[in-house]
Amino acid sequence: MNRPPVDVLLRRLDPAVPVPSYGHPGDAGLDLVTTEAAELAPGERTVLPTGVAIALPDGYAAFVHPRSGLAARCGVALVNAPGTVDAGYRGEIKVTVVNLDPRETVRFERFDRVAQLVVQQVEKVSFHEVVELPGSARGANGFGSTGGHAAMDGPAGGHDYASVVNDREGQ
Ligand SMILES: O=c1ccn([C@H]2C[C@H](O)[C@@H](COP(=O)(O)OP(=O)(O)OP(=O)(O)O)O2)c(=O)[nH]1
Repeated sequence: MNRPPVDVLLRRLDPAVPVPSYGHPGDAGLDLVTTEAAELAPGERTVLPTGVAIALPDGYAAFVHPRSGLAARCGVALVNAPGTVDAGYRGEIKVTVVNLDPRETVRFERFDRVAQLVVQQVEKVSFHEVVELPGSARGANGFGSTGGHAAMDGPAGGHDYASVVNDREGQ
């Protein structure tokens, strides 16, 4: 089913900034660029301006997601991934990047693509407090209860590094 696009009001705070757009038909995220150049030493983080502000319809939110290319090639992550842009937020969308590469400095030029914005419908909940929650197959198990890491499963806690070997074997 081809749903029509959601109309979102957009204000350019930098007159030269491109309107965020999809790289390919079917992409979930719209590219966000930085309007300021920046240089990040290993371990350093900064908040980059994108030059755009939006007004989402009620019942929607936008999520600032990382870009896999930047992550894999340069070790750049978003500190708060995904960042949440509320429907009522009218300020500039900003991107909090961190250089996780242990050795290389990362440099961003003006209008480099630094993140992607995914717009989604979000539900409002109404909580109903109870004394006991209904039972389920998982119950309260979590945080690795199904095993999967050699470091957790090995004798006496295994190695002093984490491994995903057992996860791969399970596939
Ligand atoms: O990556 C992000 C995350 C948030 N925001 C903007 C939009 C969002 O609506 C607002 C507040 O974000 P959030 O609720 O995550 O921040 P907070 O630290 O909880 O601050 P506040 O007390 O203002 O809600 O900041 C961004 O521009 N980029």
